Amino acid sequence: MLHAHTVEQVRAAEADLLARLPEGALMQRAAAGLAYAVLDFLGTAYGRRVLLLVGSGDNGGDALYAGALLARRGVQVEAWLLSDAARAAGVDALRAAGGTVLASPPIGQRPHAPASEFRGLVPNRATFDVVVDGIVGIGGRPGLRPEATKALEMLAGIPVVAVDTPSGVDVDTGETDGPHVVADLTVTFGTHKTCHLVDPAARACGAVHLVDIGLDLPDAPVEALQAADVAALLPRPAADAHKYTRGVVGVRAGSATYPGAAVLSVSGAACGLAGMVRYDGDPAALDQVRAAHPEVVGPGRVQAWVVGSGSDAGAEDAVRRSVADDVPLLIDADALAFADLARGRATVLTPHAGELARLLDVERAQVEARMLEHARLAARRYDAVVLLKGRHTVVARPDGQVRVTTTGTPWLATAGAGDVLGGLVGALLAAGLDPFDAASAGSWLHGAAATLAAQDGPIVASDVAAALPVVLGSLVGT
Ligand SMILES: NC(=O)C1=CN([C@@H]2O[C@H](COP(=O)(O)OP(=O)(O)OC[C@H]3O[C@@H](n4cnc5c(N)ncnc54)[C@H](OP(=O)(O)O)[C@@H]3O)[C@@H](O)[C@H]2O)[C@@H](O)CC1
Ligand SMILES: Nc1ncnc2c1ncn2[C@@H]1O[C@H](COP(=O)(O)OP(=O)(O)O)[C@@H](O)[C@H]1O
Ligand SMILES: [K+]
Repeated sequence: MLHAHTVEQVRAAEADLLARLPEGALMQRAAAGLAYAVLDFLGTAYGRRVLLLVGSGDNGGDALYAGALLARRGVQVEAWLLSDAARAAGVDALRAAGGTVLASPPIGQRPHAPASEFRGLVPNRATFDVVVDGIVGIGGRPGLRPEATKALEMLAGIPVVAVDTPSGVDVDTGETDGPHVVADLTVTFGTHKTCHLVDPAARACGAVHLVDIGLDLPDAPVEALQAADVAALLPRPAADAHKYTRGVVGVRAGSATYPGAAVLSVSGAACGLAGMVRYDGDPAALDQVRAAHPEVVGPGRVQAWVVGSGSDAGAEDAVRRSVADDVPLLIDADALAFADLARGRATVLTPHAGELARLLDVERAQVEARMLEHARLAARRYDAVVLLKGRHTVVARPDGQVRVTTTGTPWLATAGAGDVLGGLVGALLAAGLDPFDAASAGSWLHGAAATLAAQDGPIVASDVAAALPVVLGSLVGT
């Protein structure tokens, strides 16, 4: 499991460790990890040129000490101090190692002057191989001051390695309300933070590299399943299993207008994780479902219902009939409007941002800008697990616990992909996983299958379902 802790949790763990270590030892651990990550990024030390952007706190301190290590390895390191309060001992260490400190452009006095007026103060800008963002880390307020904004404008186009977090993002929410760094690589310390997982901030991190510094941390409120976690959650048939003990998943999806949604939803449900799939949706889609999936049977008892993908006008009736059975329920698409009817049941809601916006009566842009807040709000309000779809899908439990999906590919943004996901999560519910595990593991598998399917080029939703057996096969053996 990958964990993302809050700033408060990191601060407390840091204080515990600091009390047990010699002064400066923790920052040296962080700086060493950072320096090696930058070297890795550069490929080689000699002839490389690195610019450090240094703010007033320990984030800038990390950059300076890492800069000193890089300078000793033969990298040409220059530091631009964005604050008069930059860590003096770090500046001395950098100078002692052969690094240099650039004269700070007087941006602070003329914050509205165009960046071009300060360009002369950063000689041979274009020859920097990397900019190290040590402006702010977990102590930063969201947004950037004009000095930092201008510096980044002047250095646009040069790869950026962010120290701990891309400066300017909101570390604990993953929101990006103001100007912020967009990094190619983020090197973080001790544990991940929410901004490394939750969009839009996660998009600004680039690749994320974690450096262990020995923090002793409590449970994290935000986490991300890894392959081994999903493998451990996957249901496996007992030796004496029969199809009913493995769980039966029922699908009420599709309509005369959208028969394909029934086929796709069933294709996710028929991934092999449940013992049987029943189709009890619009008869208009029945022939297509049967042709695509001869193993699917008709109405009867189930251990979980999947309701709503492409259900059109039949959505309300499908929810009412499903709620009448006291089994877990997945509610998608048109059926989300009737999610109230399932309150108090083991329920997974699977909205995309537009659907969640409608449910909460807010703008779609608000949901996209604050995914964590809105997924948690809906989970609390509906007393259900809410799976908010996106590049990094957010799965929230009513108590606020969150899992973020980090598998997937932008090729997955294709019509019907959500229908496959609904069926897949339904199969996991029928097999006995609790709604939070079913939703988060299903989302992980869905992303992994899409990535596999897209190896050879563009995909459509049925390719995702077709790739599921290979992904599952690679996990069940582990
Ligand atoms: N915790 C750990 O386990 C470890 C932590 N470590 C490192 O310490 C980092 C945290 O350091 P930190 O606490 O000194 O805060 P940090 O983020 O450098 O700067 C905050 C200062 O910046 C300012 N400022 C605020 N907002 C701003 C803005 N938008 N734009 C510009 N400036 C802004 C504000 O000061 P002001 O200028 O307002 O006086 C504020 O006080 C952490 O991310 C990691 O890198 C590692 O060394 C070892 C293990
Ligand atoms: N940029 C992206 N990168 C990766 N996955 C994405 C991206 N955009 C959307 N997705 C995923 O694609 C799927 C789209 O589902 P959905 O919006 O319900 O489409 P549909 O209703 O057509 O089935 C979801 O699983 C979502 O998480
Ligand atoms: K930073």
